[in-house]
Amino acid sequence: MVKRKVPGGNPAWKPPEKHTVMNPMLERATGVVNAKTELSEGRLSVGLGAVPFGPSSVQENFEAMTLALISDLISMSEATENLNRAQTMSSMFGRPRGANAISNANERNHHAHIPECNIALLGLRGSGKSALTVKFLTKRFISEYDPNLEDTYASEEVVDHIPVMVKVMDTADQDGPVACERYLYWAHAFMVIYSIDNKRSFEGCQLYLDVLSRHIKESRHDYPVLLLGNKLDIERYRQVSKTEGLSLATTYGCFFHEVSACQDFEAVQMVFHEAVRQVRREAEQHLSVRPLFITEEKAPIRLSAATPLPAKHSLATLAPLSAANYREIPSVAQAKLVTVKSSRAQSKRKAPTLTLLKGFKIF
Ligand SMILES: Nc1nc2c(ncn2[C@@H]2O[C@H](COP(=O)(O)OP(=O)(O)OP(=O)(O)O)[C@@H](O)[C@H]2O)c(=O)[nH]1
Repeated sequence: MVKRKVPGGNPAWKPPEKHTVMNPMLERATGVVNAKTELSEGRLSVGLGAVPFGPSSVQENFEAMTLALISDLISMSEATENLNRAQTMSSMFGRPRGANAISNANERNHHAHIPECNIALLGLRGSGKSALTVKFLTKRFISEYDPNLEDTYASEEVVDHIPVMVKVMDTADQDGPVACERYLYWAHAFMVIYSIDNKRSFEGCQLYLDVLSRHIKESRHDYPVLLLGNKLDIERYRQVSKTEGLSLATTYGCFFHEVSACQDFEAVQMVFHEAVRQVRREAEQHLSVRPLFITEEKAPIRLSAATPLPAKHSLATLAPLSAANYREIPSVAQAKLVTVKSSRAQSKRKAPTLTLLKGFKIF
């Protein structure tokens, strides 16, 4: 049972018919593309225009991640333009404006529009979801935790020289997948975790993979899924062989890694960054086959028949155009997002914002 109440967990919860743009970054990225289109067509006006937005912020975020590349270029020209405008104004009023004020504003602007990548960690209790989350966020291993705490955390990362706000939902299902909508409609990528010393936790993964495969099929979007065998440090108690892990991953067409939350930080970081890369790849593929700004129909999730995940790198298919069946993304606002400064944040990393965990003892 999930401790915090989320919309997906409430059977009476019904999605509103329509939602508007929830993501200012997307709004801006969309505007950028419009502006680009208009410019390429020889028109000078720049604006958002009447852009039909799709039903899914997840979908939008995918597009936005790719569009962010274009956005960065525009940001640079905007920065120059702002600087020029500020210089013009300061000479008009005879009062020089500090360059810092401009660069701070640009920095704030940059942070507000950094692309997001939402990753949901799934798995039976005790598989190490919280430990992996904490390791990724703080480089530390925890041994005490609140097993009922379900929260979402964020860390600004740089993956392949491109900044990204990685948001991690550390789920807290008691015994298998329950009320899955809260993460299905939120995440861009999923990590399904088992403990290599616990056969039952491995069997539990299949339940999650079944849910994900149905979601992927119904949403017609190939969300990346990573199967992770955790607790590699206690190899001597291993109950699940690497071959078994690999075989399950192959069956469901997902990625596979073995890690340890209490060993190398780099290995844990690598799998999170890999998830970001996969999300970017999917976004690129999706954009290449799907016209921008077309709404997709989304079928509601049915948790019945099991279907394997589609093979990786298959091309996403187009949804037919129709009166959109808008669904509001179950908000993660119910989960607490706590932003603090940590030692990692104060290190030499360029982007120091780190949202840290509540309810954990960190040693
Ligand atoms: N040896 C070892 N222990 C680990 C590792 N990861 C987690 N643990 C321990 O396994 C136990 C469960 O870890 P959690 O991170 O709380 O597991 P969880 O999947 O979040 O479990 P719930 O919070 O109950 O959903 C804790 O005692 C951790 O200290 C690991 O890589 N190696």
